[in-house]
Amino acid sequence: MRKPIIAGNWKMYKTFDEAVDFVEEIQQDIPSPDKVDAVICAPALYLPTLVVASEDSSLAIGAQNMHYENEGAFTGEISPVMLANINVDYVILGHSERREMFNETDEAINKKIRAALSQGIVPIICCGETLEEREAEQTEAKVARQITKALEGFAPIEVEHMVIAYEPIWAIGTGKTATAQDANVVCCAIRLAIETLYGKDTARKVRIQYGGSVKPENIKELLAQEHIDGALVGGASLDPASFMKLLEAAANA
Ligand SMILES: O=C(CO)COP(=O)(O)O
Repeated sequence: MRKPIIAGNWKMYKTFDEAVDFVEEIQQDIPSPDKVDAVICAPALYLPTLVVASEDSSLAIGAQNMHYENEGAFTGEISPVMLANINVDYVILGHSERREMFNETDEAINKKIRAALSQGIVPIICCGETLEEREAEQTEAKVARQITKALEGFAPIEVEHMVIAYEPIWAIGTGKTATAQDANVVCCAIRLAIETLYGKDTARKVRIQYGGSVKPENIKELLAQEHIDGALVGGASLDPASFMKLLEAAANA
C-alpha cells in the first residue's frame, strides 16, 4: 500500500526563530518513517538551518518553489542544484498561488519537475480548480489537463516517485473543505489521468495528497478515502501541536 505523506506548506509565514523552534519542538516526536512521511516546506531562507536542525529525525525539509535551470542570470531565483546541495528532499511545484500570482505555466512546471528529479528532489506537483470551474463541472477535466501537461515526457519509474497534490483553489485558506468523498472522486480522476499516460502499475504507486483547509478535525475522514494518500497543509501546519496531530492521524490510518 501507499505510505501516507503529510507536508506542511508554511508559505510566507514565520520568523526565522519561530521556524527553528518549531522543528526543535517536534523533531523527536515524529512518528516512525515506516508509517508516514513528514515534510515541512519552509521559506527558502530558512532551509539550510532547518535541514541541519532536523538531521537526527525523520522530518524531511522541502522548498516551496525553484527555477528549472541549474544556474544562470536569474535574479532572485533558487536552483535545483542549490536545493540538492543543502540536502533539501522535496519541492512544491505549481502551487495555485504561484500559477495565479507569479504566472507559472504548465510548461514551466513540467521543466521544473524534470529539473527536480535530475537532482534527486521529490516534486510535490499541485493541481486544482477554481470555484467557477467547479460550478461549471469542469473540475476533472481541469486537473486531468494540468497533470497530463505536467507529467509529459517522463519514464514510468520517474513518475512513481512523484507526489501529486489536489488542492481545490476555493478550499485554500477559506475554511471550506471539499467533502472527503468529492476530494476522493477528483483524486481518482488524477490517478486515471496518470494511468492513461503511464499505465496501471505506475498509477497505483503514485501518492496523491489532498490540500485545502485540512485540519486535525477532518484529516481522518480524508485519509480513509481510497485515492487520498496524505495532505498538503497550509494554516494547520503552522502550529506544532496541530501538525503533530495530523502526523499521528496519518501514522494510524
Ligand atoms: O495551499 C495549501 C497548501 O499548499 C492549503 O492551505 P490551507 O491548509 O491553509 O487551506
